[in-house]
Amino acid sequence: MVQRFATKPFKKGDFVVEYAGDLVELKEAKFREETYQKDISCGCYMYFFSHRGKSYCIDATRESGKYGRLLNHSRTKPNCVTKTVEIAEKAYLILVAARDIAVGEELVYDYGDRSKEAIQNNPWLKE
Ligand SMILES: C[S@@+](CC[C@H](N)C(=O)[O-])C[C@H]1O[C@@H](n2cnc3c(N)ncnc32)[C@H](O)[C@@H]1O
Repeated sequence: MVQRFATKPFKKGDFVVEYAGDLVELKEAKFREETYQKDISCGCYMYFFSHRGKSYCIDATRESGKYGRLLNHSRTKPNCVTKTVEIAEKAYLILVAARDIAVGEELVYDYGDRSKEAIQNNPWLKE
């Protein structure tokens, strides 16, 4: 893929890209989130998820050259879906194809944030 568009076709279930960043526990994630909120130029690149009953976050705020952090949100027409995988006892977040994807399609997934406050501040979360 080039940035956030498919440069090759994907079949449903194929691995697309890793949402790469720092794997942090909830407390550290909340601390980082508060820090980033003070600087709007940071953007939002934090993905919260649960794995084996514990809450984690991948913090991809730091520009890394990795593509996963660049994918936009779609609640109504996602073509990718997040999946947690465990390798050597460490959790990784990946995006897999939710359906067959053609070359040139924008790769999008549902960020999953349904909180009223977030939707009020970011109306595109509804789309
Ligand atoms: C993880 S980043 C996605 C990549 C980002 N678009 C970029 O160019 O770096 C998340 C941010 O992208 C923007 N974004 C993601 N999905 C969007 C959408 N469907 N409509 C408008 N902005 C969106 C929002 O600013 C959001 O905070």
